Amino acid sequence: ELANGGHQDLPPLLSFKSYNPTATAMESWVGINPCSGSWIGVRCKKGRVIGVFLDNASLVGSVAPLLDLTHVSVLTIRRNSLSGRLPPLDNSTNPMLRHLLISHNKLSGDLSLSLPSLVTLRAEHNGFHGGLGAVSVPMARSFNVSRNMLGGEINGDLSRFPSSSFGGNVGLCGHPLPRCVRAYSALGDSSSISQSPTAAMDTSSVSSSNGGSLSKLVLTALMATGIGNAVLILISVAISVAMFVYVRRKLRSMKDASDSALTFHEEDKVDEKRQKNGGGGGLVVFEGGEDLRLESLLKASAEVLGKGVSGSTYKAVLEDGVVVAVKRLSALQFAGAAGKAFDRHMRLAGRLRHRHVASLRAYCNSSGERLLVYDFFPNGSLQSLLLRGLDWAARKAIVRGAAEGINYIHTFPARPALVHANVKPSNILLDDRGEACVSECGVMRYAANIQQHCVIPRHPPEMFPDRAASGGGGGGGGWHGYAAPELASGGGARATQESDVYSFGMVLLEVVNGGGKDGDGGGEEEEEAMGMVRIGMMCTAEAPEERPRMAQVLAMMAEFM
Ligand SMILES: Nc1ncnc2c1ncn2[C@@H]1O[C@H](COP(=O)(O)OP(=O)(O)OP(=O)(O)O)[C@@H](O)[C@H]1O
Repeated sequence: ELANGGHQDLPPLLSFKSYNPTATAMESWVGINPCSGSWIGVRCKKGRVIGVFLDNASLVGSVAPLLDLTHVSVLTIRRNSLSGRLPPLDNSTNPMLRHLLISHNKLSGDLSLSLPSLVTLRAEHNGFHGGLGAVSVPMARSFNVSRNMLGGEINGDLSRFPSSSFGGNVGLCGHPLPRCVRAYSALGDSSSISQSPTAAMDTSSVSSSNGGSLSKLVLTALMATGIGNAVLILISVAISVAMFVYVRRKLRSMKDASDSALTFHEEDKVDEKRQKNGGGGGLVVFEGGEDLRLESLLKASAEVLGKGVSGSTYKAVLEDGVVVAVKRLSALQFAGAAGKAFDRHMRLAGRLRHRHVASLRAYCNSSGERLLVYDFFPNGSLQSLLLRGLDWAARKAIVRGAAEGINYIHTFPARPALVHANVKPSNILLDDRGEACVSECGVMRYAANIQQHCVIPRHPPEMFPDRAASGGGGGGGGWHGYAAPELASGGGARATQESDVYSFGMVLLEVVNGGGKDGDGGGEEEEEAMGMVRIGMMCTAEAPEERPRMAQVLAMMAEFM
C-alpha cells in the first residue's frame, strides 16, 4: 500500500489540491494516506483510490492530475471551473475508468478517449474543440458532449446516442443531428463539412471566390436540402413532444382518478371540526397528537436543537413528561404562507404515516406564529451522525430507509403530488432502532424567498457545508449543495419530485463516500458501494428527466443489497 514512504496515489491528489490550496472541499485532505477514511470525496478499494467525488466545489486548475490515478473507476467533478485540456485517455493510461463526469467546467482542447470499458461520459458545457474521431467508447450507456465547440461528422458508433447528447455544438453534423453538408472546393484537395445553413453559407462564399458558379448552384441546392431536413426534424420533434406531454397527462389523470377515493378533503373536514371544537387549543392535531395543547407547548421547557434558514427547532419537554420537537418557522421566510395552500399542505403532511417518515403530530398557524410539532428523535440527524463516522451496514440501512421514506411521500395519494423540497442530512433523522426517518416534508415550498435556500450560487461556499459546520447543530448559511441545478436558474423554479431525487442522490454519494474506513467490509462491501455510487450518479443527472423515480431507485438498490 505504501511505497517509497508514501501512498502511490498521494502525488496526483496533492498536485490537484495544489491548484486550490484553500478549497473547503479538500480541507480534509491531510496526511499521507488518502485511503485512511478521512479524505472526504475520495473512495478507496484495497488501498488504492478508485473514486473521486468533487462536484459543485468551486475548483479551478487542471483535471489532468486526477487522471494520473491509475486505479480510478469513478471521477466526478461536475460544476466547477476546471480548465485546460483533458489528457488523451486510453486503456494503458486509465484501464479501470468506468464513469467520467466532467460536465459544466471550462475544459478545452481535443477530446481523445479510447476506453472500451467506459460506461458514462458526461462532458457537456465545456469548451472542447475539434472532432469526435478520436472518441471510442463502445460500452458507454450514458454519453453527452453537448454545448461544446465540437465540429465535424458524428462517426458510426456514436450515432447510437440521441441528438441531446450532441446539441449546442455548431459544427457537429450527421446522425442523430442533421446531415452533413459537404462542400468540395474547386481545387479538389479539401472538403469541408458543415451542418447548419449558415455554416453552409460560409463555405459557399469561399467556393464562389474560387469562381465556380456551378458549385454555387450545387451549394444552394444542398442548402435547401439542409433546410428541408431541419424543418422535417423540427416537425417530428414537435410531434414527439406533443405526444409525450399528452400521454403523460393522460397517465397522470388516470392515476389521479384511481387515487381519488383517498384524497384528503374528508380528512380536512374532520381536522377543521377538531380545530373548531378547540381540540388542540389553537393547534390542528393529527393522529398521535390528540393530547397536545398550545398552552402546554408554550409553557414547556425548551432547548434549541438548531437553527436553519426556515426557522429554529426546539426540544420541548411538556408538563406530562412527553418530549416533542417543535419547529418554529421563521416569520420572515413564511410571511406569505398564511394562506389556504399552506394549511392544506400541513393537513396533508399530518396524514403521512410511515416507518421512514417523521410524524407530524400537530401544527399551529395563527397570528404570524407557525409551529410544527414532530416526534422527538433522540439519536439526532444523519448530519451529526456522519461527523461521528458510520459503519457500512448503518450507511446502507440509512440510505435505504431514506429512499423508502421519500418514495412514500412521492407516491402518497395527493393532488398535486407531494414533493419534499428539502432533502438533506439534517432532515434525515434517526429513530431508536437507528433507522432513517425523513422529516419536514414540503415545508420549504412555502418559504417566501426561495432564492435564498434553493439556489446554488455561482461560487458555492463549500461542497458539504452541513458536514463542515462545527458541532453539526446549525445548518446556517442558507446554501446547501443538495439542491438540484435547475433550481439555480434564478427563475424561481419550484422543487419537484425530480429535484428531490437529485438531492437524495447527493446525500447517497455523501453517505457512501464520507468518513468510512477503507476496505473494512471486504469485496462485497465494495461491490455494494460501487452499486450505490452508480445510483447516486443517475440520481444526480443534470437533466431532471434523466433521473430515475424513487421507486426505480429502490428497485435498483434491491438488486444488490
Ligand atoms: N424531530 C427532531 N428530533 C430531533 N432533532 C431534530 C428534529 N427535527 C430537527 N432536528 C434537528 O434540529 C436541527 C435544526 O433543524 P432545522 O430543521 O431547524 O434546521 P435545518 O434542518 O438545519 O435547516 P432547514 O431550515 O433548511 O430545515 C437539525 O440538526 C435537525 O437535525
